Amino acid sequence: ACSSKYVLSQMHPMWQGPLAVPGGDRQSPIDIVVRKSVFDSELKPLVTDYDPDTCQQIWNNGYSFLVEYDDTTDKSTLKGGPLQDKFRLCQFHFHWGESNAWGSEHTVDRRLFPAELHLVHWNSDKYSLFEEAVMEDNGLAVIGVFLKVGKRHEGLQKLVDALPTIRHKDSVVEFTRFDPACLLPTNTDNYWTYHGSLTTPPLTESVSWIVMKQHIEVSHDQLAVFRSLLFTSAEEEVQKSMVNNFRVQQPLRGRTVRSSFT
Ligand SMILES: COc1cccc(N2C=Cc3cc(S(N)(=O)=O)sc3S2(=O)=O)c1
Ligand SMILES: [Zn+2]
Repeated sequence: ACSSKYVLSQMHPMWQGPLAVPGGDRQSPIDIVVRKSVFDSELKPLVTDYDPDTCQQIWNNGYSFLVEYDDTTDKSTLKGGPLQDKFRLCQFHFHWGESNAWGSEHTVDRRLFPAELHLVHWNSDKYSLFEEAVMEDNGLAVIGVFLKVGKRHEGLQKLVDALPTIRHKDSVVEFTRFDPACLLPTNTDNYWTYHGSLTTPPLTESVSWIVMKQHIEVSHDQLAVFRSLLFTSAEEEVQKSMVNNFRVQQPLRGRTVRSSFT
C-alpha cells in the first residue's frame, strides 16, 4: 500500500506555515476562484472502479486516519476526467477542523468546509510502485470531496465505528470490505482540476487534483468522532486532539484551474 511503509512524521503545526518548497510553484491546497476557472470541453467524466475486497486496514498516522487499499494490482482504479492514464487507489483520508466553521484544505471562492476527503491514486500505467509515482509530475491523482454537516452518512458509519480502536498515533486495525465509492457525491461529472502537490510532507509536486463541485453530507456526531482521534501515541503523557490537520492555502503562481462544467 502507498503509505504503510512510511509512517508520516507527525506534522508539527509549525510546518503548516507558508513552508516554501524549494522551487515550489505548484503547491496545494489553493482557493478555487470560480469565475477565474476555465471550462475545458475536453475534460471527460471520471471513471472509478473500486473493488471493496482490496480494502485492508485503517490506521492513525499521527496526522490523519488512513484507509489503505491493496494496490498491488489494478483492482481499484480511477481513469477519465483530466487523466490520460489509469491510476490505482492506494488510500483515502480526511482533513478537518476543531469546529464546523473550518477544516477543509481547498476552498471555493474562499468558502471553507468543515472537512475534506482525499482519495489518493497513483499512475500504474507509467510506474510500478507508488513510491516511484509520488516523485513524478504526473504520478498521482487525488480526488477531493468537501464534507458538509447535515444528515448522517450511512456508508461512513462503518468507518466512524472503527475510529475509537485507532485513537492513538501508529495504531492500526484490520478494515475490510469498504467501498470508497459510497463517499463520492452523486454527481461526479462536475469538478475543478489543476496541477498541485501533496498537502503534507514530502509536499511533492506530483498531483493532478480533481476537486468535486458537489459535497457530501455527514452528521455532526459523525464528524465529532473524527475529533476524538489523537495526534499523540499512547506513551506520550500529553494527549493532543487530532483537529485542524489542514494546510494553509498556497499561492496559485499563475496556474489555471479548469472546470468540467460551465
Ligand atoms: C515517498 O513518499 C510517500 C510515501 C508514502 C506516503 C506518502 N504520502 C505523504 C503525504 C500525502 C499527502 C496527501 S494529500 N493530503 O495531498 O492527499 S497524500 C500523501 S501520501 O502520498 O500518502 C508519500
Ligand atoms: Zn489529504
